[in-house]
Amino acid sequence: MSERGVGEGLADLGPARAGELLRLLRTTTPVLTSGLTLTALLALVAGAGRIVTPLTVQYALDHGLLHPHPGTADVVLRAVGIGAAGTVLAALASWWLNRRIFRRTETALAQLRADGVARIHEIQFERFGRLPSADLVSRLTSDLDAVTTFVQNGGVLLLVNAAQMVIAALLITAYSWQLALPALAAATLLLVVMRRIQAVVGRRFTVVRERVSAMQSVIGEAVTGIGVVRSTGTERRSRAAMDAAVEETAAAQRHTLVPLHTNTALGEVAISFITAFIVVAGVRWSTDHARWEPALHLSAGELVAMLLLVTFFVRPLQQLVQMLGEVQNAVAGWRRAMEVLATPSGVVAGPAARELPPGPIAVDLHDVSVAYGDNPPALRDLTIGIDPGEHVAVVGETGSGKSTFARLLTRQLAARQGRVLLGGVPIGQVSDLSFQRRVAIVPQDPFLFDASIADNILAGVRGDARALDEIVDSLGLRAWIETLADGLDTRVGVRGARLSAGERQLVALARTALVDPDLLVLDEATSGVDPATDVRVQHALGALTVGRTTVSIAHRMVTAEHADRILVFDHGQVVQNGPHGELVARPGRYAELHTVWVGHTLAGGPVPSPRDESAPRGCDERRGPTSTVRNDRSTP
Ligand SMILES: Nc1ncnc2c1ncn2[C@@H]1O[C@H](COP(=O)(O)OP(=O)(O)OP(=O)(O)O)[C@@H](O)[C@H]1O
Repeated sequence: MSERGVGEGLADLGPARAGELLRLLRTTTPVLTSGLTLTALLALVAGAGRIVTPLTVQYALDHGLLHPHPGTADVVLRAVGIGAAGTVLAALASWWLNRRIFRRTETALAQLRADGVARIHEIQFERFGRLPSADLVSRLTSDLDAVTTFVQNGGVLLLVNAAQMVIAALLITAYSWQLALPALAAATLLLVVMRRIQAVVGRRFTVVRERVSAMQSVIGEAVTGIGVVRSTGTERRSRAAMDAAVEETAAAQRHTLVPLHTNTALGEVAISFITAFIVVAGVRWSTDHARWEPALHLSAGELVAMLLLVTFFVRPLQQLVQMLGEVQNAVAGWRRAMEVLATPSGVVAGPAARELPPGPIAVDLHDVSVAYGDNPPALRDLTIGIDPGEHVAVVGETGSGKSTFARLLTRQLAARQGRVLLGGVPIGQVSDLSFQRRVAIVPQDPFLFDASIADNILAGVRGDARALDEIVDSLGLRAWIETLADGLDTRVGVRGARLSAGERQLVALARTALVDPDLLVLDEATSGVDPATDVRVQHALGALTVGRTTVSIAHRMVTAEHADRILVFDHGQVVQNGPHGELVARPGRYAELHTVWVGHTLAGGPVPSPRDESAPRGCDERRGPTSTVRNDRSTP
């Protein structure tokens, strides 16, 4: 198993050998591989039961019908009885096998889907950020559907037919090795060639599955982005992207046709040869033959049985040839789902994992740099200390690294260089459980489940109705809740679409309050908050920050003013560090931002960037941190 490039993030099972894939199959879906002996036995019985018919025909012909005698009726009756019993046995075994494999496959697929979702939740945030979510969804839905389709369309029969083919080959050999040899040689040659073609088909179906996933992604974007598409009049662009994705998928499907048709053509040639050879040579060598030809001493019954056995041998071969596409499609789908499970879990647990110390959490960064992929660092050489219980606001213009800093503290990104300590513990060593309970982020636009407000607040914690009421009251949300038709039972819609951005933040704040974290990272909403909701958000925020270390990504002056200390970010570095009163009185980036903010508040317009031409210019825009500003709490 290998890792794909930086852009991919998932394990790559493309180059994995069959042995490794089988081991994965055994460990991830034991239900599929357990009880293989019974499965094989059922396949054998089903295959053998069918093959009884040619044998009974031979018996009836040789011992009765072709040489009539007083016991002929009994012979025929016996043959019919055995033949019927074999057929019924084959039908029963086949039914049992079908049911068994179908149920097991569905159980295995359900397990794969559940484990896949669980693994997605465990994948490191950083790795996860590189994965298109539509691709992950299709790996656990349509890709695995290809396996169901294969099983429904006769995948099980393939197993019975394989057993039937082997038994038929053995019987043909037993009747006449001279006839069996060329026929088996042709079948073997076909299987060898098919194996080669199968590798090509497999690769091409992997591309098909990738294209299908990309197409779903484009369609998903066109549907979820309908508001933007309509308001910006970009329907044509959206449709062009969709047309391109559909065409690429169709092209990938077409690409599989050449090897598939080659395979079918070769299969037909080989199968026709085997059938014709056994029929013609069998009849000729048993009756009238040239001197150089082998003389077969087959009875009339044996000859008829041979001719019937040929059909039992070539029919499964034919099915195998025809099903190559579906087999490969199913394998490609299964492999893509397995890649999710084969991706390492990012969960920190076990004896090496450490707990955060009790109480508000101190944050210490030493020489930390962070980068996205191969891009230049988004944060550079940061050395910052935040005391337990301190409220620090982070300000800076767009792209200065504020959100990256928030992601770093909440383990959504890892440092490329330097050390990040929470409560003195290296952040990477903090157990997931401790992290979930003690560190929380309230993002700008929080994700809400399509459920009630109460369910959303209680998500992830075992809180009861009393705790919920306490939280609502302590954050001052009661008056707002009472304005809603169904109060706490009001459904919020998909991703909270029925609430305003500010209201979504209120729900997220209540959810976070219930978790009761000791390090709180708040990414303030930049827009969409009406004045009344804003007052509620500010009130709830004020209540929430008490007694915890808080880092607020501040987009508004008022948030920065309320903090104990302000970190001013510029080009991924902290260029100023101190309380509001001190920084605003000093020329520098913060004073610039403040002037712009105040101007905006008075004008009531959108906040211009300090880099705008209209913005006041108090210092060199491109300059890095000045020598007088150290990113250290000891020197604000
Ligand atoms: N997922 C990402 N992949 C690559 N580069 C990114 C990613 N996210 C942010 N960046 C880059 O990192 C730098 C810092 O971005 P960041 O989002 O931290 O800035 P910010 O100060 O939070 O901006 P804003 O105020 O607009 O939210 C920018 O140059 C940005 O383009």
